[in-house]
Amino acid sequence: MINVTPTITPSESIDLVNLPADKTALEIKNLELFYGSKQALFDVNMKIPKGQVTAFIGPSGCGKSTLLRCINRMNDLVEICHIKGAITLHGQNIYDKSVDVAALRRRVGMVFQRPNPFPKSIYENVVYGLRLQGISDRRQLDEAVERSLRGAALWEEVKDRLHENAFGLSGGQQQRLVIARAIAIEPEVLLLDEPTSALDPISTLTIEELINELKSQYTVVIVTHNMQQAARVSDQTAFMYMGELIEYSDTNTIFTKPKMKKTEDYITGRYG
Ligand SMILES: Nc1ncnc2c1ncn2[C@@H]1O[C@H](COP(=O)(O)OP(=O)(O)OP(=O)(O)O)[C@@H](O)[C@H]1O
Repeated sequence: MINVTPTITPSESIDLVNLPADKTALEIKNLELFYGSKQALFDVNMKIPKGQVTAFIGPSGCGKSTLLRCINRMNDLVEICHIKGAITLHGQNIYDKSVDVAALRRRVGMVFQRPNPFPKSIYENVVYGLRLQGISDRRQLDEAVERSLRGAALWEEVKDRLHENAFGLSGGQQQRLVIARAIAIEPEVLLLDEPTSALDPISTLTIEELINELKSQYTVVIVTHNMQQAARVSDQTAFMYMGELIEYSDTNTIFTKPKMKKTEDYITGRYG
């Protein structure tokens, strides 16, 4: 087994199969996904607990990002993609015809691998989503900027340069700014797609500590290539292989006593 030294105290083990509705943020039911005729996800079923960090791990091409993108319907943007099954967010099927996808994406924020601030000031980056909602009251925006930057552990570093261009920030600061932009509109769920893969080790550690703080307010789902990172930051871990969810359990169990041979082979570095 790999040497796991969590910097973060994991939550106690919970029964993910019988998770009660009031503790469930997301439920993925019989999810199948196709890119044209190629099937990329096979009958995925899982409940993602509220207020915790859930990691998706597995070798390259196993479908981690595809599954993550299903949670805020980013795959709608891929023309050849079609989906069967359901995902419920706090009980509501997000694939229901009545769902407003823009409203869904306000409830489910997303942060990508490479920091992608807009070519605007730090301040305007944070309030971007609020302005889209028609909010222009200066005091309300100022409050949101401070709250979000504090929430993203960036306030102290930028409070005296809020009106400077965001491109002047380091990569790690830019990624925290993007997280601030995502949390400014107070989503229920935050999706992080390899959020530290373009960052140096110190910035990575800062983001990992931030993820631990974010879960007090948000449900966090993270895709990571880095097993140590999954072990450090997540409460639950889902191991995927060739489009199937092979094993899903509390992180400690996955990394120290996995039930499935494929999981064990992966975490001990036999493939991936
Ligand atoms: N837009 C797309 N069009 C066609 N096929 C796609 C598309 N996006 C992903 N795929 C395919 O779906 C499968 C799963 O890809 P996905 O990116 O979800 O895997 P991953 O586990 O996140 O991989 P990685 O760790 O390398 O990012 C792969 O075979 C990939 O080639």
